[in-house]
Amino acid sequence: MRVKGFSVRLASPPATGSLSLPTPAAFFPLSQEAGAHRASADAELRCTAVVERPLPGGAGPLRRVLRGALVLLGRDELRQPVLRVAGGGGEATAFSFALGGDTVRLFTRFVGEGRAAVRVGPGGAQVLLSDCPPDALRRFFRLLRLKLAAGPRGAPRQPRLLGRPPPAFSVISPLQERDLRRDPRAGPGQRDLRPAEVRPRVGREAPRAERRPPARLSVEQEAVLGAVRSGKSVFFTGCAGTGKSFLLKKIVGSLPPNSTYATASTGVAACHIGGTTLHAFAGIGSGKAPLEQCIQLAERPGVRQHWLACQHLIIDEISMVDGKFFDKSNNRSEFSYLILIICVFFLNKRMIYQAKSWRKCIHINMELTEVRRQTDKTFISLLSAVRLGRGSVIWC
Ligand SMILES: Nc1ncnc2c1ncn2[C@@H]1O[C@H](COP(=O)(O)OP(=O)(O)OP(=O)(O)O)[C@@H](O)[C@H]1O
Repeated sequence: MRVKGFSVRLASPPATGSLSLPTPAAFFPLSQEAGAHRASADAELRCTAVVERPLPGGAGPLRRVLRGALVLLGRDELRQPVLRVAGGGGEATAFSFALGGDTVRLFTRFVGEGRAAVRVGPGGAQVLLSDCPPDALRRFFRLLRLKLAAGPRGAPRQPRLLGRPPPAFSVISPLQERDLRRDPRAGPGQRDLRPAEVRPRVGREAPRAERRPPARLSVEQEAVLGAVRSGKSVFFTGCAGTGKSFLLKKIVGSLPPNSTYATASTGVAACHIGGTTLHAFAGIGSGKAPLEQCIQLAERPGVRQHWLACQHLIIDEISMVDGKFFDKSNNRSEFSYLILIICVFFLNKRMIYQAKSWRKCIHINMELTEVRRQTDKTFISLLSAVRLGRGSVIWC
């Protein structure tokens, strides 16, 4: 693909001769247990889970830490909601908690940081979830809250002669209209009403079930997110207003927080995505010192810890990063092990793209083309010219 004045190499040649985008269906691989339905993905989490169970006789609780655990929301054979936590990494350990009754408590204050907890019964067992992609965690707890509010689904299935016995565990169904109608947060007047009976809003605040659904990513944005999820290092660009920052926030929200570092070339750009500067993360100052000195700086305990913990490194507005700085950071091949997510507005040929390590680190280059913010064609082409460093612009 060729962006005006800047050649963009694709990691593998596209079949169609244009931008090679994976199909959206390939982006959200669901486990067999979760079923093929896209919405059921909300019932599944991958994170660190700590299971605490009180032991009889007043002894301290049994505590198990399961890293890379698979947490599933389902129903048992009596159609009661069940939380199942299975150990990751091939461990056979699995814990199941029936969530029937009023004694389930959800702790969601730190969902934005990828942490939440479920307590079953007063002084009962609890499951603490951490290092979870915040967006997935938010969807999981929304589903859990609404399914609990909706109560048990239907009567327990009667065993039928020669019929198959009901499964001991099946992944919970996606949210339906009736689940939303029973949402206690929807306000008393809104509960248990058919859609046609839902009364117009009187108060200032919209009931949650009625609020506008969250904005969906465009096909291009989905393609970038899908590439990141599939473990590729991605560079993406786009004209002003094509949703780069919007997409970056979605990417941050879809990755495990403990191993994801959001950075930008400047403090202002870093604030915009709730991150830090790339220089602060790398810990090698301006990067102008000789290589050996930079390595020593990066080996300092606080800095080294960042490098070791980081699996996804996001760099916004990379055009202002010096190519030599990029090469030095890459020298000890830490970048090669990282999944880099790099975003830029300016496509200035003299800058970062000349770095020797660029092609080694970046697997896929993509461009967002759909302008979301402005419709004025002259203004869009002016911004495009600025982006490509073309022509002279007179500001008045
Ligand atoms: N998929 C989407 N659905 C709805 N709104 C979107 C979507 N993508 C972007 N937007 C909206 O389009 C506007 C521009 O997005 P954003 O600021 O992320 O663009 P940008 O490419 O970062 O722009 P700039 O280069 O000027 O910083 C924002 O109001 C954003 O909320």
